[in-house]
Amino acid sequence: MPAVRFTRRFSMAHRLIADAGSKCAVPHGHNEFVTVTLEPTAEIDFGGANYTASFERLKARWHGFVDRSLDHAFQLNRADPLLAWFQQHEPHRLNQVLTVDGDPTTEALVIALWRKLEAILSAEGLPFRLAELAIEETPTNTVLTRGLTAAERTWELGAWCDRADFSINDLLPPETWS
Ligand SMILES: Nc1nc2c(c(=O)[nH]1)N=C([C@H](O)[C@H](O)COP(=O)(O)OP(=O)(O)OP(=O)(O)O)CN2
Repeated sequence: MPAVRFTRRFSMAHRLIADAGSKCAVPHGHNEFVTVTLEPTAEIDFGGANYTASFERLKARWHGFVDRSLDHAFQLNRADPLLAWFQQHEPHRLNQVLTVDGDPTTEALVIALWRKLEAILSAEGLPFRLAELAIEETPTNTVLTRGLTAAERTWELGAWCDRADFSINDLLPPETWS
């Protein structure tokens, strides 16, 4: 069955602190692209609309999440001391701080976004399965996956990534998630 593929652009900043000597330990940003490939699990409406779901319906919540939550978010290791700085001095910006267990590498984000999009597909009742998710971090670096291992699925990366809402961390109360 024909698959569909969507790309969305977002800007982000992060820093990687596990290797203290890395140039990436200093906050820096990228303009990234996230591309997802969705395969229908139901036939198209032959002779009618001739699709399983419209592009608009398929993209609405996912691209809403990318635009509202991912774009211009600062991605941090949840053990990063910069997080305490934001909590103390600029708590009103915590909705723009994405946190993960360990460093916010592109690999971690690919796994987190796979889980988020699966949650969205399920919550929206969309008859599609996620076949591939790729993040182009820079014009020369792309990370992608075509599925998650059991360890990647159960990794306590952040409860936010298994919810079909707009949250990107587990620091804020439920009333801010939608
Ligand atoms: N496995 C990973 N390694 C690195 C990641 C990552 O997400 N996963 N991220 C970074 C940094 O974000 C860094 O900004 C990108 O590093 P680099 O490849 O050096 O980027 P360049 O644009 O300079 O790449 P060139 O192709 O050499 O121009 C580091 N490592």
